[in-house]
Amino acid sequence: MSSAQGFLNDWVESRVGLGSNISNSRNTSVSYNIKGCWIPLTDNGGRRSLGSREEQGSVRCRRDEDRLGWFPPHFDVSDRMARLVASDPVFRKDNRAMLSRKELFKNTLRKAAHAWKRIIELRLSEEEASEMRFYVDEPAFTDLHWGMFVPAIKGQGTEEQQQKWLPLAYKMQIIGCYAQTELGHGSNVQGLETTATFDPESDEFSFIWWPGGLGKVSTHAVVYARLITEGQEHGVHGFIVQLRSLDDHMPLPGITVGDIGMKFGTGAYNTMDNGVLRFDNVRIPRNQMLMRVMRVTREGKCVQSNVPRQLIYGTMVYVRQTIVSDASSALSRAVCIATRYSAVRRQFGPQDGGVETQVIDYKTQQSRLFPLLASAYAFRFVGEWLKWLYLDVTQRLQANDFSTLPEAHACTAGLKSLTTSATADAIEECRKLCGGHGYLSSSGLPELFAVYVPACTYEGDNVVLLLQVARFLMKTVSQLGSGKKPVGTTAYMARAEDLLQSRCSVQKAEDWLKPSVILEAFEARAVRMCVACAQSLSKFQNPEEGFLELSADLVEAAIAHCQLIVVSKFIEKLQQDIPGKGVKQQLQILCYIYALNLLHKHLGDFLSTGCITPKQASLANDHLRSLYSKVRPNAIALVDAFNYTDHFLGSVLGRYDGNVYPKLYEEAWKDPLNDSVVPDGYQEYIRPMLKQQLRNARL
Ligand SMILES: CCCCCCCCCC/C=C\C/C=C/C(=O)SCCNC(=O)CCNC(=O)[C@H](O)C(C)(C)COP(=O)(O)OP(=O)(O)OC[C@H]1O[C@@H](n2cnc3c(N)ncnc32)[C@H](O)[C@@H]1OP(=O)(O)O
Ligand SMILES: Cc1cc2nc3c(=O)[nH]c(=O)nc-3n(C[C@H](O)[C@H](O)[C@H](O)COP(=O)(O)OP(=O)(O)OC[C@H]3O[C@@H](n4cnc5c(N)ncnc54)[C@H](O)[C@@H]3O)c2cc1C
Repeated sequence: MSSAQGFLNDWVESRVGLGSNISNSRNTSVSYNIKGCWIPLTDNGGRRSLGSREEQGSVRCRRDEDRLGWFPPHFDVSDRMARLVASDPVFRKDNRAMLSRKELFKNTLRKAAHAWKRIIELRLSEEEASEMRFYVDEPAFTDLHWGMFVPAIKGQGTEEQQQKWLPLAYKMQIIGCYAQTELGHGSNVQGLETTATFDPESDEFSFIWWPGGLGKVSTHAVVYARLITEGQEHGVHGFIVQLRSLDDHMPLPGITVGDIGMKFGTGAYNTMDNGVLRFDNVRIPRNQMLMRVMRVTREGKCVQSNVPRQLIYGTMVYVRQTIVSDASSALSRAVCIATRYSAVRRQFGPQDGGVETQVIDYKTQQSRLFPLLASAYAFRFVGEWLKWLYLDVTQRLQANDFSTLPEAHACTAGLKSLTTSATADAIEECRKLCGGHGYLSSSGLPELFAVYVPACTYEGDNVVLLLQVARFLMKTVSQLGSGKKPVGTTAYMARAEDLLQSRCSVQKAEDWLKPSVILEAFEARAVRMCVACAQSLSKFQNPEEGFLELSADLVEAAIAHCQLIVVSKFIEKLQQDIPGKGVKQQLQILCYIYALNLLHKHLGDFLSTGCITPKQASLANDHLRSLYSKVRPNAIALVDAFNYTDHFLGSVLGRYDGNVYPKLYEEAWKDPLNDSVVPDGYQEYIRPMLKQQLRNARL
C-alpha cells in the first residue's frame, strides 16, 4: 500500500459518515428531479518584556510535567503543525487585506493545493492534516469538503454508497460541499423548495444560496431536497449531485452555478466561494439519494429504515459540536492579543512623573478582560465534553440506541449558540480593550471578528437554535410529573421541587468559593425559569401559539440552562487530576470568575427568581474583584498557554515579544498608500483645490 493510501485509509478509519432527476424549476420528468498547556506560572506580574521572536522555539519547549492534563493529547501535533505552517512562505497571510477578491480567492486555492501536497508528501495523519488546515487560518472549500460533504455521506449514506463515494472524496478526486440553504429558506429546513421527484409538474424556481465551496470549486454537492415519489412528499433528504465536469470543470447541463458576491469585511470570509445554484431538470441516478434513513425502490416505493429521520440533520449536529471547540480557539486568540497588549500599553499613572500604569492594572480593564479569558478556558472544557457526548451518541446510534439523540441535539444546538454569540461579542470587546490600535487591521482583531461573526448565523441562527433547546426543556418539564426521570444535562430537574424552594447559603464573600453553592444557584435559576415558562405556556389553549408568544422568555430559559452546562463542566474538569504546580489553582480562579461574572451579568434572573438575595449578589461581586487580583500576576502565562505562534495570531499588538510600537510603525510603511510620498490623485484633485483656494484668497 502506498503511503498516501495508508494515510487515506487512516482517514477513513477515524472519520464519522434509481435514475433520479434534480431541479429547482418544478417542471420535468423521470426519476428524481431536484429543483430548486501549558501554564508555566509566573510570579513576575506579567511584566516581562515579552521575549524575542527567536526565543519562541526554545522558550516554549516546556517540560511534560508542566503540561495541563486537560489539553487534548494532540498538543505536540498542534505545536508541530503551527510551526510548519508559520515557516512556509506559501501560507503567508499578512497581505490579505490588500488583495482584490480574485487575488484573495486564487491565493486560497494555491494554499489549499499546497496544503494537500504537503499532507501527502509528509504522510500526515488525519489529526495532523486537520491541525495544518486550522493553522493555515483561511476559510476555504476544504472546510466544507472535509467538514460537511464527507460527514454527510458517512452519516446518511448506506454502506454501499459510502464505499462508492468516500474513496473518491478522501483522495480529493471529487470535491464536495453541503447545499441545503436556499435564497428563501435557511432555518426552516422542512420548508425547502428544492424538490427531488419522480414525476414533477409545476415550474416555479428556487435557488440554493450560500453553500461554501459551491460557487467556484466543488465538483459535487450533497443537495437537500423534498423527496416526491408517486405524487407524495416524503420529507427532506440528501442527494449526491455532480455539478461540474471532472474534465474541464464546466457546469453540467441544467446546472447554473456561481459565487454569491462579497461578504462582510474586506479579506475575511471572502476567501470562500459561497455559491448560488440552480437546477433545471437535472437527472441523477436513484442510488444517489442518501438512503440510510429511507430507501427508494426501483419502483419508486419508499421504505423507512429503523433509524430516526432526524438523522438527516446529523451533519449539522456534528458540525455544531466542532464549532464549540472552535469558539474557544477564536476567543483565546482575541484574548491573547488583548492581554499581551494590555501589559504593554501604559496610560496615566503616578503624578510624580514615574512610569505610567500598565492598562492591564486598571480594575475596569480586568473586569472586562479576565471574564473573557475565563470563558476561553470554559469553552475549551465544554467543547471537550461535547466531543465526548457526540462520540457517545454516535456509538449508541450504531447500536440502534436512539435515546440520547434529543439531548445531543439540544446540547450541540444550545452550546453552539451560547459560545458563538459570546465569542463574537468578546472579539469586539477585545478590539475595544486595545483602544485605537485595536481598530488597525494589523491588530488582527478586525479580520478575526469579520471571519468569526457569521458563526452566529451559519449552522443554525443562534436564536432559532435556542428555541430548539427551549422545546427540549419544556418537554422535559412536562414529563416531570409522569415519573420519567430526566437524565444527562437535565438530571438536575429531577430535584425541581427542592430547587424551587432552595435558599442560597452564602453569608460572606468566601462562601461563593464553594462549587456546590455556585452549582445550586445556577441550577435553581435554570429550573425556576423553565418552570415559569412551562406554567405560562400551560395557560394557552394552543401550545404552539403560546410558544410563539413566550419565545423571548423561552430563549432566556434556554440560555440559563446552557450556562449551567458550561459552569458544571468547568467544575467537573477541576475534579480531575491536573498536573503542573499551581495550575489547578489558577484554573479554579478562572472557573469562579466565569461563574460569578455570569451571575453578575444576569443578576436580574437570579434576583427575580429569588435564587439569591441582593446582599448575596453584592458579596459575589466583592469576591469577583478579589479574584481579578489573583489572575493578574499570571495573566500573560495564561494566554501564552494557548501556544499560538505570531504567524497564527497575525497581530502586531499580540506579538509574543511585546515589541509593539516599532512594529506598528514598520507595518504602517508597508501600506500601498505609502509607496509614494505624494499620493496618486494629487495632480487631479488636491492641487487644483489648493490653487483654487489660493486664487479665492487673493480675490
Ligand atoms: C476537518 C473537520 C472540520 C470540521 C469543521 C468544519 C466546519 C466548517 C464550518 C464552515 C462554516 C460554515 C458552514 C456552514 C454550513 C451551514 O450553515 S449548513 C446549513 C445549516 N442550516 C441550519 O443549521 C438550519 C437550521 N435549522 C434546523 O436545524 C432545523 O430546521 C430546525 C431544527 C430549526 C427545525 O427543524 P424542523 O424539522 O422544522 O423542526 P421541528 O419540528 O422543530 O423538529 C422535529 C423534531 O426533530 C428534532 N430535531 C431537530 N433538529 C434535530 C437535529 N439536528 N438532530 C436531532 N433532532 C433534531 C426536534 O427536536 C424535534 O424533535 P421532537 O422530539 O419531535 O420535538
Ligand atoms: C458565512 C456563511 C456560510 C454558510 N454556509 C452554508 C453552507 O455551506 N451550506 C448551507 O446550506 N448553508 C450555508 N449557510 C446558510 C446558513 O446556514 C443560514 O443562513 C442559517 O441557517 C440561517 O438561516 P436564514 O439565513 O434562513 O435565517 P433566517 O431564518 O431568515 O433568520 C432571520 C432572522 O429571523 C429570525 N427567525 C427565523 N426563524 C425564527 C423563528 N422560528 N422564531 C424566531 N425567530 C426566527 C432569526 O433569529 C433571525 O434573526 C451559510 C451562511 C453564512 C452566513
